[in-house]
Amino acid sequence: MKFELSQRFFFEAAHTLDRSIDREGSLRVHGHTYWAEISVAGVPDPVTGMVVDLAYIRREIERVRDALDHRFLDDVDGLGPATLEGLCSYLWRQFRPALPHLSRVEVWREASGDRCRLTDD
Ligand SMILES: Nc1nc2c(c(=O)[nH]1)N=C([C@H](O)[C@H](O)COP(=O)(O)OP(=O)(O)OP(=O)(O)O)CN2
Ligand SMILES: [Zn+2]
Repeated sequence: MKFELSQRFFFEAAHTLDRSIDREGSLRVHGHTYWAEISVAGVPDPVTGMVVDLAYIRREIERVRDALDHRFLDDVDGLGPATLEGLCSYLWRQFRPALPHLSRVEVWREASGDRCRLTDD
């Protein structure tokens, strides 16, 4: 049996985006509230009863959130184009070294209903 643990957080950030449709508005600096959820999957350790202590996940979230919250995403090192896809990849790379059980990263914008999910399969 496999268990999946998740934690959710949000950040407010600005960006621009060069795209082939609705280009003008996207090229202007604008902001979004982004929600993100990261998940780890595995089998609980028989001694601790945990796949991973949620406090480790919380600690990593604080670190990564600090790099994104109230930032201009175009300037964030290692992010590239600040799309939902780009943010999922970025979060995966940021969390994976400390959370080897990482199984899923989701980023979405509640206001518009846009969502992207990255999994390890
Ligand atoms: N595949 C993707 N497509 C788009 C992404 C994305 O992350 N992945 N992101 C955007 C934008 O960031 C954009 O601001 C949203 O644009 P749009 O859908 O055109 O929505 P509106 O400009 O009408 O409203 P917002 O207030 O900007 O949400 C576009 N495409
Ligand atoms: Zn946008």
